[in-house]
Amino acid sequence: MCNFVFLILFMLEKKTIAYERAVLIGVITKDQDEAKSKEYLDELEFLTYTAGGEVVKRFTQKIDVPNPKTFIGTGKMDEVEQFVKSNDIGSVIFDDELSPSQQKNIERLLKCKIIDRTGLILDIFAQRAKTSYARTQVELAQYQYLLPRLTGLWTHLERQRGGIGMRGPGETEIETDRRIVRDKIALLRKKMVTIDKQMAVQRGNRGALIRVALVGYTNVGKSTLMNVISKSEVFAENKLFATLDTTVRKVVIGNLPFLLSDTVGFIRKLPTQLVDSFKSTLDEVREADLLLHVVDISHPNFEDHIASVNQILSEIKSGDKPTVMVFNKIDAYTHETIDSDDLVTEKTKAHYTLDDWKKTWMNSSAEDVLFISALNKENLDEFKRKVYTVVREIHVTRFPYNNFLYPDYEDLQ
Ligand SMILES: Nc1nc2c(ncn2[C@@H]2O[C@H](COP(=O)(O)OP(=O)(O)OP(=O)(O)O)[C@@H](O)[C@H]2O)c(=O)[nH]1
Ligand SMILES: [Mg+2]
Repeated sequence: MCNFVFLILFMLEKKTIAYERAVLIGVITKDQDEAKSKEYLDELEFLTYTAGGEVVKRFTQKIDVPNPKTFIGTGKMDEVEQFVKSNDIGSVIFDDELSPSQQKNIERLLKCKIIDRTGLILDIFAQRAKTSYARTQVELAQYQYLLPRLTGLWTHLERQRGGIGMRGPGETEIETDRRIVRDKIALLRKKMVTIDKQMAVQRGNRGALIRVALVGYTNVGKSTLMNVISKSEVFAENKLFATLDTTVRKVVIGNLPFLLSDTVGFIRKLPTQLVDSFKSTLDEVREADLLLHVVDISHPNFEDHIASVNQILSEIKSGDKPTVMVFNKIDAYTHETIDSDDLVTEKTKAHYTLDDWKKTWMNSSAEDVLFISALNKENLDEFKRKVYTVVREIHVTRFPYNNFLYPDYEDLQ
């Protein structure tokens, strides 16, 4: 095995990544106005922070078609280059996915680490994967991401060596590297098949209990809610992707037992490699009887988050499951106000109170809707009543002879 592959293996093994000083790059396009671009960069900054980096500066460019070679235009790239050189920048992080050749070209120009959104998310997953099961899933996704990028990286090294006379052997070595990575992918896939089978057996062993899954954007409070409801201790913190493994707990509301699972959070443009390799984790969602879609209503982009989650749910063929929308963090919800003598400012969603929101699509929504604070334990009784009622409905449809066992929630006490 040549040194280069060792280097890659080393990179994949490493658990902490020293980004430290980073620069972000985003674009403004026809479909992505300045405000949207800012929102996306805010999220990218949070991702960078989660990965252990500090954002020193953001660059944005108005561009409709990305430059095929360097993604952003030459002039903007010069600006970035100057800044990177004079400010000791370790990595430049792009909000969009770069092609392998763009990544290579930019790396040559800026001579620092170039990371795109997918790469950044993969790094966070790698840092956070605790169990060997989660690590296998992440490693598979990383190798899949790496495979098309091997040529570029190799050419880059070759250049450093001077290159003359290296072409023949160089190309052979690329092929060798590719084969090694492909073999590794094949091996990890096999390992995943075994794991998938084990997980399926485990899920099968859980018997006739109704399965409820907490789903939602990352950092919305799924694990916090799980802890409150099941009195278990699931790791929750104010960083993205705190949870990578699924935790399943038996929960009893009233006298009605069911299984509640807490699982990986979703994000806009979740790398497809991750959706594929997290199949087994996502199977928990796929096989659930009921979804509790948790939303952080205090986040200014919560409607976008809902759309991203719904898109991923339909990608994993779970878009039409019975769902309860759980709007969490009502304690942290704030809105702008318009003074009574202000006749100019138009009322927008930023001015909505919670009551205003309740009158919008949330009211007409076909699904059930709840407003809670998992942190302050507000409206948890309503949450329990709703979940009890919906789970009971599924239960008695499935096991009609058990009907008499479960009275109305109000009659339980
Ligand atoms: N203000 C407020 N904060 C909350 C509430 N619920 C959770 N949080 C906070 O939100 C952050 C994220 O909570 P988690 O429970 O880890 O969120 P998660 O959805 O499991 O996140 P991932 O596992 O990363 O997808 C933590 O800092 C929680 O303390 C709430 O009702 N109000
Ligand atoms: Mg969590």
